[in-house]
Amino acid sequence: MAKNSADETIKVMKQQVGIAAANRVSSDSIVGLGTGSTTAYAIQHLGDRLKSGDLNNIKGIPTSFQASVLAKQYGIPLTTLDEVSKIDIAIDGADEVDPHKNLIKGGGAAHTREKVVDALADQFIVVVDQSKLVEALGTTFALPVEVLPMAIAPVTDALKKLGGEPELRMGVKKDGPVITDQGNMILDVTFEAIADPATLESTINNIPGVLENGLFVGLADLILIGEIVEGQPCVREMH
Ligand SMILES: O=C[C@H](O)[C@H](O)[C@H](O)COP(=O)(O)O
Repeated sequence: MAKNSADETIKVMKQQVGIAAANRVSSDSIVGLGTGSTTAYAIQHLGDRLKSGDLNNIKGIPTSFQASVLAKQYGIPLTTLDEVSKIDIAIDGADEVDPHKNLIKGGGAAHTREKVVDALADQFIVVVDQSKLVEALGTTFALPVEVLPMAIAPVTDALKKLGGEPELRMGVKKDGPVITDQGNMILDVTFEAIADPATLESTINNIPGVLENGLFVGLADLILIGEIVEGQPCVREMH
């Protein structure tokens, strides 16, 4: 498939799942708004539903600066975790999804806030295109780890001792490292297939200086997968 046509196909799949997820949101609910190109379609469709009157009285909790900008652009009122004690539904993307619905997230460096919001939601829906499905986490995507800037050197050493190959994420159209919404840095850590995601998640988070890593284990309730079947875009559910 030519590159432009492949990009267009992925865009259509992302759009389909984003819309399907936004259609599952009910009026009078608090909605976690994830980060990334797939969730952006969900946020846009939530805004469309509010505008048309199909949906009323929702409030969003953004997981990033990007989500907050999009929510404002599409007319979704926002709130914070200081104002509300629970989240009804969260919609978020992922970089890898394994057959047990465990995830790697953080391709957009937003996984720390995403984990706070997604973990609090009564229902956490993940939106991905079919290219994100893997047999084992870590096989196609390096694991993002958010680190305090002053701890980059010791955390790098500790991650190497765990068998990883950490690389400082560098900015695009900006010299130097990516700085997260919280003012920290990201180490992208290549592991061979991750055999025990739950143990690795807590082991990494126990390294002093680590804020959060992108392993989301046992959090997702439903994965919506955008696929092309016989030339037609469709959405498959993984429960
Ligand atoms: O930090 C970013 C997030 O975890 C995203 O949800 C993830 O990277 C997937 O993004 P996209 O839908 O753009 O592939």
